[in-house]
Amino acid sequence: MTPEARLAAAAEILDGYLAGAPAEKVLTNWARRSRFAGSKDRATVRDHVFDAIRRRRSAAWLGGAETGRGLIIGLLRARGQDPEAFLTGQGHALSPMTEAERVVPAAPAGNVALDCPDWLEADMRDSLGDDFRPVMEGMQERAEIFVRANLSLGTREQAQARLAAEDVQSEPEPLAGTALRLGQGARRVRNTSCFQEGWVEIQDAASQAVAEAVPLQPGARVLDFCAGGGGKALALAARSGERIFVHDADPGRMRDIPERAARAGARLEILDGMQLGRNAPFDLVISDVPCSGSGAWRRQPEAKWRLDRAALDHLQTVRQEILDRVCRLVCPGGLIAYMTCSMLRSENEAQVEAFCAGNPEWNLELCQRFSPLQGGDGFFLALLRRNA
Ligand SMILES: C[S@@+](CC[C@H](N)C(=O)[O-])C[C@H]1O[C@@H](n2cnc3c(N)ncnc32)[C@H](O)[C@@H]1O
Repeated sequence: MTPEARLAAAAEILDGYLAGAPAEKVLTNWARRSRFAGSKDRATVRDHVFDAIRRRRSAAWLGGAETGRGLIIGLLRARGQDPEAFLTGQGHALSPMTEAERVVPAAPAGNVALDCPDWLEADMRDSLGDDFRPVMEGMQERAEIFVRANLSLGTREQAQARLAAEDVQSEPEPLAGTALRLGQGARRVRNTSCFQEGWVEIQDAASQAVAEAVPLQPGARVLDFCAGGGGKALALAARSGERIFVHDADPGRMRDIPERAARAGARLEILDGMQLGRNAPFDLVISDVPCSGSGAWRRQPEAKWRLDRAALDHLQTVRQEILDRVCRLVCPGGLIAYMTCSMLRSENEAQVEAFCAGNPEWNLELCQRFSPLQGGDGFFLALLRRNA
C-alpha cells in the first residue's frame, strides 16, 4: 500500500470508530477484507488510527471536521505534514482537498490543544497541579513498549541479551528493576523464543514498579482479587516463587492466565466466588481495581473520550464495594494493596482515605503515585493495613 492509501484506510476505519464501534474491531474487520495489506501496512494504518484517536479533539479542530477524513487532515497538520501531498485522489488516496479544507485553522488552544475533555479539566488540574499540561501533552503521544524480565528464570541483563540475539533491542528502564524498554524490533517481541519461553512478559513499566513496591513476606498467602489477565499476579509470583491465588468477578478476563502462568513457570490458582471464603484469610490482597484508566490513555485512548461523570461516579461505588468485600478476606495485621491506573485523586487518595475513615481498624501505610512523566503509565498504589 502507498502512504496515501494507508491514510485513506485509516480515515475509513476512523469513520467506523466515530460511528460508535470499538476501533480495534473496525481495524480487525478492515484487515480481514484487505488481504492485500501486509504486516507493515496494517501496523502503519493502526498507528494512524490510534494517533488520531489520542488527538481526537485537536485533530478535528485542525482538520475542520470530526470525521475520519477530518481527523486524518488534522493529524497530518499536527505532525507538521502538508495534507495536500497525501490527499491526491490518485490510486487509493483520499480525494483532493476542497477549498474549505485548504484553509488552515488557527492553532487550537486550551482543552482542545491538550485533548482534554472539558468536564474533566478541573479534576485533572486538581489531581496533577503543575503537571497538568505536560501530562496531558504526553497523553497525545504513543506509549513506549516495556517488558518485564522474569527474574525467576534469569536476570534482566540475560533477558536483554536473549532479546538482542533475536533482533529486538531494549534498554533497562530505571522505574523498575525488572523493566526493559523496547526499541527496534519491539513489534516482533511476541514471536521471539525469549517471550514464548516465559523470559519476558509485556507489561508497562509503572505496572511493574507497583508490583515491585508491594511488600511480600516469605510464605504469605496472597490473593489477587481483580486479577484480569494476571499481570500483577504474574509479577508477584516471579518475585516470590510461591503460589498466588487469583480471582475476578468476570472469569472470562482470566482466560489467558493458565497459559501465561505455564509460560512463566508461575503457580497461579484461580478461585471462584465460593472458593474465596474457604481459602480466606489472606495476608495480602492485591486490589487492582476498575478505574477511569486515565493513567493509561496513551495505550487506550478511546477510554478518554468514552468516560463521563456518570461512569466515574459508578466506578467509585464499584471500588467501595470491592474494598468492603476484600477487607473481610484479610487476616489481622494483613494488607490490602490498592492499585489503579488512574491519575485522579478521587479514584486514588480520596477513595482510600474515605475507606479508612469508615473502617477504623484499617490504617493507610503508604500512598504512592507514578506519573506518566516518569516514562510508564500513570499509576497509584496505597497500602492499607488491618490492625493486628
Ligand atoms: C484494572 S483491571 C485488572 C488488571 C489486572 N490486575 C492486570 O494486572 O492485568 C480490573 C479488573 O477488576 C475486575 N472487577 C470488576 N469488578 C470486580 C469485583 N466486584 N470483584 C472482582 N473483580 C472485579 C474486572 O473484571 C477487571 O478484570
